[in-house]
Amino acid sequence: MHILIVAATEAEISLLRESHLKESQESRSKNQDEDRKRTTDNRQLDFLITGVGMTATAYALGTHLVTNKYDLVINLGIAGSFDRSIALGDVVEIIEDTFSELGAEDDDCFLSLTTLGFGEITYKPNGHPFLNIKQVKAITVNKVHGNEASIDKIVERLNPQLESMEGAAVFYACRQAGVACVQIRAVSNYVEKRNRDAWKIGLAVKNLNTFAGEMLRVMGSQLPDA
Ligand SMILES: O=C(O)c1cccc(C(=O)CC[C@H]2O[C@@H](n3cnc4c(=O)[nH]cnc43)[C@H](O)[C@@H]2O)c1
Repeated sequence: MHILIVAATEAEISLLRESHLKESQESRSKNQDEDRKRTTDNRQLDFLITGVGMTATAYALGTHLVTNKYDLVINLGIAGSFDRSIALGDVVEIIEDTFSELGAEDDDCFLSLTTLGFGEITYKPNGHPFLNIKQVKAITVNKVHGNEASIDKIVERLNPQLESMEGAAVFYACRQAGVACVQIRAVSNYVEKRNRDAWKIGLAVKNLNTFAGEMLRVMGSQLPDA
């Protein structure tokens, strides 16, 4: 099975990459000397760092998928939560993601791209069974919410549980390329009036990488030989 891990920044997946490198080196020292190093549990893992935001992500992933074939794309990252029942550091699966800013203002009303007749704004993971963790609905934004009035407006309009700056772009690129995908995020902060001191990025990154490593081990052990 050939898997691509996609993240906006290296910092979000460096722990996973380090442990993968260690496994690969151990595997190599056991004389499994192949072009692309296969881990002990029959996975082939690649990593793609896209840069922050939907534009960078759509371009980097879209072009990568033209020349590289995968069975599964896994988008990993941290995120902000609107939902206070989700604790900081919790790891969740995004089962629906919306480009919430795509559309037009009509005075106080927002007309989505769909309402305007220009296509879809909501995307789902492509062809992969849901994971056994909390499943949430998210939005993907260019501008992180940090103002009480704008937060109230988006909650009233779409009632999202999470926001990131890349998720819907990953779902979109994978759907266009016909590749199965899954999006897993750990909550680093609540969406609120900007309060950077309250962000728990270290905890979120640690939990995200621990979860992803365990998930890959379980997936590898359930697969036939690659
Ligand atoms: O310092 C800041 O204000 C700041 C704002 C947004 C993102 C960051 C990052 O550290 C970039 C990493 C990644 O984080 C995701 N993220 C995390 N929290 C949120 C949020 O509340 N709303 C939207 N995105 C969020 C995002 O996907 C970035 O790529 C720092």
